[in-house]
Amino acid sequence: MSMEAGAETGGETGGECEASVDSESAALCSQNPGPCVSFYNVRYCVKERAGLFSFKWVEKEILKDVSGIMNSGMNAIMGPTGSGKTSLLDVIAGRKDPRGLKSGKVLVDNALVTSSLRLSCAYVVQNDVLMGTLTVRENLAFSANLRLSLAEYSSSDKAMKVESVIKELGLTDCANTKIGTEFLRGVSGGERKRCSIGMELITSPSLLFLDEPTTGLDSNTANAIIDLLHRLSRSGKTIIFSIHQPRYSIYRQFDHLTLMNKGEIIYAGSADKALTYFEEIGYKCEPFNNPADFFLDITNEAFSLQANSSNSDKAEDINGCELMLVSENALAVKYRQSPQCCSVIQQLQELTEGIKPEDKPDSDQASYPTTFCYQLMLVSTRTVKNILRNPQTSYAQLFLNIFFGILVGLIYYQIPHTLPEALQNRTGAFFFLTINMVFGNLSAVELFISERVLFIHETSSGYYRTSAYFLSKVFADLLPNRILPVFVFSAIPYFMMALKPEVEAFFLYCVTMSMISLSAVSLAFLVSASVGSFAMANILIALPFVFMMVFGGFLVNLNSMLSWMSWLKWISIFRYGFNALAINELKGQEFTSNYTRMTGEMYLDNQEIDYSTWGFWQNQVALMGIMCVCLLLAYVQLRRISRLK
Ligand SMILES: Nc1ncnc2c1ncn2[C@@H]1O[C@H](COP(=O)(O)OP(=O)(O)OP(=O)(O)O)[C@@H](O)[C@H]1O
Repeated sequence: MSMEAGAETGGETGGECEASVDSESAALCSQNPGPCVSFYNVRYCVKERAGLFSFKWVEKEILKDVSGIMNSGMNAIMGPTGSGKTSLLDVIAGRKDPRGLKSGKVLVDNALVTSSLRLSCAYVVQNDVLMGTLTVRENLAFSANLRLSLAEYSSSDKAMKVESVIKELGLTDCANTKIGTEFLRGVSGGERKRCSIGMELITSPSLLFLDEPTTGLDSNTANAIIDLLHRLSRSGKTIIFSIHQPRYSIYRQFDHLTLMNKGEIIYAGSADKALTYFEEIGYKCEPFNNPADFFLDITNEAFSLQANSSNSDKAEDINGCELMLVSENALAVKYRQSPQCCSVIQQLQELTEGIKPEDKPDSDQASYPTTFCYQLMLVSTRTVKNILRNPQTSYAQLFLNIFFGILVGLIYYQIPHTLPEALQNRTGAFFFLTINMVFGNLSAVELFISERVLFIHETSSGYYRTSAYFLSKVFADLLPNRILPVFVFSAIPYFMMALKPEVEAFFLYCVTMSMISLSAVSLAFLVSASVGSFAMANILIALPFVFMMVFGGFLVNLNSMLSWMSWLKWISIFRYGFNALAINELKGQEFTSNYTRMTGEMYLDNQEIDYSTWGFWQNQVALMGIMCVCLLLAYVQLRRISRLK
């Protein structure tokens, strides 16, 4: 946001500064102003099901024709719960689904908000989203490295920027402390919130949005956070935040107050003139009462008055402003009739003179400040660090594989070449190994679910491309959690079971086991990228695995199946894996009993398994195909995750 533009707006909206900002803020407007955010006639609706089992959707209006102007300084949006504070903040910040916006426009410095403009402002979400295994400094450095352009900032510039943010936010003492996870005690709630704000301040935004920055913090910490925001606002930033019920020491730091009730504005203007306004319309705040508590009380009182009032829906003309009162909200009606509202509407009319209702912002694609390879490197480094500092899953995976490897080896210990054990035990072992390989990878469903919120926040804030995140997660998970344990698991039983003692056979056996593992993992990734909860993911992954197992060719003879069902064998990881393992082991072997002699080929013929060279490799190709399709679909699903609320 350019300073020139801000200064220009300061000039154009000079009336607003006079009308609604106290003397300190007025000085601020003229010295070093942040951008001016204005919005007018904003109507926002969400769709809800008409009933629990209904297919009909009804529209619920959550913002009812709201308009306002917010200038440089501290702009608070207050109101009781469910009044629409967060919705208004999100609409202004462009974080809400634009399909719900039925009318109205949001302007920053008199211009419609574009994607790149939206990325240049900062948004701090209510529940801090930070990587818990990284320290405060590492988190800030991650933000700096990805969000500051390589062309403009050298590595030392970025490091200096991180240090200056740490100093500015008073995070020096905890800079090397980990943020903390559910299993790891980390920094305090206030430090966490300051770190979240720091992640955004790295880009030196002049416009900062915060969703309930004090929620969940004790009163002193909340005070410290608001002090910090107040200090930042004095350095020429427009700070817009929603807040529920602040104490007085917090309230008095607000420059501009927007009070919401039931999706409508009941007051917008200078925070220190709010009490006078309510006194004028008949609501007097008792001495020593906190204004914030008083405002919440009167919204509740207004509800009870409103229940008895029958004539609140009228059209009136006050001070030359035509107002259509379609509201049932008595305080909102009063506000619309007030000189404050008329003044805002007049200023908005001037500001939006050149803008037609059909005008849309340029649909420019916001560009990333860093390259794909650089993003891939940084996100992969973070993922590896996260795995190393939180290695429980990797250890569990490795130990489970060693345990099951030894167990399978003991169950099928030294399989003889005499019939019937030779064939029964070998085929049984291969099926058991395939089951272990597939179901042992169920933990892969957590890959994208556990970081879903972080991923949504970071991609919507322009940290990295979805592809960079996807590839970094896939590679960082595959090597330590899927490929290494597979080799351990494969090697142990191979020698214990006394399978074909040939290097080539062992190598092809390991390749097959890896392909089974990778295709099962890819299916788990697809499920993980498609749903948001573990419970749902577990159901969705167990179902195809069980079906694939039934159609694997071991539990049921596929040739005797109903023809309309038998096609399922073509998508069975179990069938391809089992066939490849059987061909690799049985081809070229001879098994005998007292009276008979049987070759491996005879058995494979009997099972209608093609044991030619292509017959073996077509199973690998099919497993590779399943893997590629699932990974591709997982990436598409990740791209489809909505970044909007
Ligand atoms: N996606 C949605 N679907 C259905 N209703 C919604 C949706 N988003 C918001 N609402 C409804 O809109 C109203 C305003 O919600 P919003 O979250 O903006 O309120 P709020 O003032 O921020 O509340 P709180 O202080 O409790 O967070 C609420 O009644 C809420 O239930």
